[in-house]
Order: sequence, then structure tokens, then C-alpha cells
Amino acid sequence: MVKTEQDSDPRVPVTILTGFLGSGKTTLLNHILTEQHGKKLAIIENEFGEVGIDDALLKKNTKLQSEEEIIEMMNGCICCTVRQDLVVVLKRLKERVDRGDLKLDGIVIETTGLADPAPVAQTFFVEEEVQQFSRLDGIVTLVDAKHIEQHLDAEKPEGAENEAVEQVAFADRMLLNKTDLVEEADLVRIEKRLKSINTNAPIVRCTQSQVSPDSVLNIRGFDLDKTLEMDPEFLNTEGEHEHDDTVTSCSIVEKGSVDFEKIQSYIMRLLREKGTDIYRMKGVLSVAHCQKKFVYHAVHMIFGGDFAEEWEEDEERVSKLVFIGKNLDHEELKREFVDARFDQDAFEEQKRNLRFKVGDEVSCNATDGWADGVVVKQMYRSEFMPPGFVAPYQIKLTNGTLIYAPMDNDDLIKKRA
Ligand SMILES: Nc1nc2c(ncn2[C@@H]2O[C@H](COP(=O)(O)OP(=O)(O)OP(=O)(O)O)[C@@H](O)[C@H]2O)c(=O)[nH]1
Repeated sequence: MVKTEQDSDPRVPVTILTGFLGSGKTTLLNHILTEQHGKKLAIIENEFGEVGIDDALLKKNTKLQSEEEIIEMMNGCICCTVRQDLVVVLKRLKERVDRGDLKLDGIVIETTGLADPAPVAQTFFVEEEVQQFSRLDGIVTLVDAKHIEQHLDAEKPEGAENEAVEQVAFADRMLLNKTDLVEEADLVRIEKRLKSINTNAPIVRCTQSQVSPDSVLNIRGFDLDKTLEMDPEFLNTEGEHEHDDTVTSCSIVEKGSVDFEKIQSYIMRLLREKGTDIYRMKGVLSVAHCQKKFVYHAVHMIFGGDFAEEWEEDEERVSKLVFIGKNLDHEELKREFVDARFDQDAFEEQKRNLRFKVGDEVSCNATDGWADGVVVKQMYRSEFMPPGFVAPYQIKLTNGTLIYAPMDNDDLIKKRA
């Protein structure tokens, strides 16, 4: 086979992963990292919120890799404040490769959902050392089929750019993700709209960002000439862009645990009342009476959450949440979160107010009707109970069976006659 100039290019290919908040970038990275592709990748993660949550979500999967992966984190908007950090990270990788400590098959940069990919891409053409070491292979844009139209339509203040439009315009390939959430007719309409912004980039439909790593990595998609044709100012480093100032990120980090019921109603109420303005919510929560971390995500009103791995023995229990959205009232978000904290004093008080003490003889409304027994424990919890749930009593029935009363009322448990 005849080798093209690009085939023999020894520089490390770089993929910029972009796409609006919640479109599926981390899901794609997790998919790439768990898939056996035999490539040694460096991942550069960038988050808009001050609290890193994606690294916690990614860490789990990287453990699955036999080869050590390199993950670098940067906070802030990659296209503004941390662009210089990106250069530093790239130079550090270059030094390791030059020393022979590291052989790299690719670099993937996950930008924040609010980043304009152009200035990130620019880095690979204006920084000489970076240019010698790496080449921009492609800008891959994740598109959330459910929410993209709303973001493309968003009215921006004078002078501020629409990041969703920029992300589509600069894509070398688009992954139209979350196809499970819309109908065929919607997909056709969206594809037409995407094509009207960017005629060149192929569009691949997918769910859960499930595409072959080969269709994302080393695709030789980026073409500087075409980009300059579209944006003659592309290489002009002076031309700074402006973000919409009404879009902010609010992070909460709180030691201790939350009350599961209260936190659920807090999150659900936010989704219901502020779902349009909150683009993105993410969190890792420490739930009282629960050994596992609760990890959740929301993109507008679509919520997904689950109990993930257990807290380590010596790990400090702390909850971390990030909200990104329009017109966020940071104080209110924090205040209401604080109200959902687990209150040890209230818990003790509840315990003191229980009607029965350990040793009291009671009758319980068990599965086969009323049965006699003795209270053996107050505020009882077992791992088979729903997360965060504590039963007021554990009771030993006269036949020896251990049961629990889920509530302290006469319909379920009463004084033995
Ligand atoms: N229904 C559905 N949900 C999806 C799909 N792909 C991803 N998600 C969910 O969408 C949410 C956001 O996905 P992420 O991969 O974290 O999105 P992201 O682009 O990295 O988000 P940011 O880092 O906030 O910009 C998660 O809860 C995913 O599980 C899909 O195809 N269908």
C-alpha cells in the first residue's frame, strides 16, 4: 500500500471531544477506555465546575485497563482560562515521550460542555513545541438528540457566542447520541439541521455513545484549510470569545451525609421547577446509613442515579454536587442542600421518642397476621433494606423469627394485650 504523508506522520494524534453539557462525552470515554483497542491513550479531562466529578466517574473504568492510563484534570473553561494549562500538560507528555518513558498512541481531550472547540484546536497550530509533538486528528462532537434543538435555538446576549452552534460547526464527525429518547422523524429533522450548520462532517447515530473507538480515534478528520475557509480568524489568537455570563456553575462540597429522602425531594423539585434552566447536574453523595456512594446525573429534566461503589474504610464521607445552568441562584441551591443534610440530633430525638424500648413485649402485624414478640433493637438497619432506610424496631417473634417494623404506629406494632 502506498503511504500518504499523513500515514508516516510520527506525531501523536489528538482527538478533541466536544458536545454540549450532558451529551455523552464521558460515556464515550468510558466506552473507549473499557473497549479493548490496544492503544495507549492519555486522557485530558476538563470540567467547568470547581469540583471534579468526572474523574470519580472515570476512575472506575480506568482500573479495568491493564495498561496504566494517564489522566490529567484541569478545572475552568478550557477555551479561556486553562488554555495555557493545556499547553503545559501537553509539554509534560512530550517530555515523557522524548525521554522514552512513554509511548503514546493518542491523546483525547474532553472539553467542558460549554467550551468552544476552536481555541482548543488552535493550540495545536500556534504552539510550536505542541505542534512538533502532536497533530490535531479530529474534533468529535457529541450531540444530544433530545436537547440539541433547544440549545441551538438558545438566545444569547449580545456578543456572546452560542457554544452548541460552534461545537457543531467545528465538528469533523458528529455522534448523534441518545437516539433512544426521540422518534425517527426527530432524528431526520435534527440531521437536516446539523447538516445546515456543517455540511462536511459525517453524522453517526448512536445510543449510550456506543460507537467503535476506530470511528473516533485516528480518523484524520481535521483539515486546517477547510477550517480556515469556514473561519478565516481561526488562527488569530487575539480574537477572544465571550461566554454567556448568565450561565454559571455552582459547586457544593459538604462533609457528612445527606438524608436520602430529603435529598431526593430536593433534586426532584429542582428538576421539576428549574429543569429548563439547569442544563446539567452531577453529584456523588454520601447517604446516611448507606455504605455505597450515590452517583447521579441529570441533563435538564432527565435524571439517572444509582448506588455505585462502597466508601473505603478510611475515606472521608463527603458529598460533591455541581450544577451548571442559566440564572442559577447559588445561595438558594446551597441553603436548600444544607437542609437535606442528615441530622444526627434529630435522629437521636426520633429514637428517644419511640413508643417501645428494647425488651418491651409487643404484637406485630406480620405477613401471616398479628404475632407476639419482643423488641430487640431500636433504629434497626440491614443491608437488605432500601438505601438510607432505618426501621424503628427489630422484633424477635416468639417462634424465633426476626422481623422489623418499618413504622412506629399501631397499625404495625402495638403493646401486647
Ligand atoms: N437515555 C440516554 N441517556 C444517555 C445516553 N448517553 C448518555 N446518557 C446519559 O446522559 C447523561 C450524561 O452523559 P455524560 O456522558 O456524563 O455527558 P457529558 O457530555 O460527559 O456531560 P458533561 O461532562 O456534563 O458535559 C448520563 O446520565 C448518561 O448516562 C443515551 O444514548 N441515552
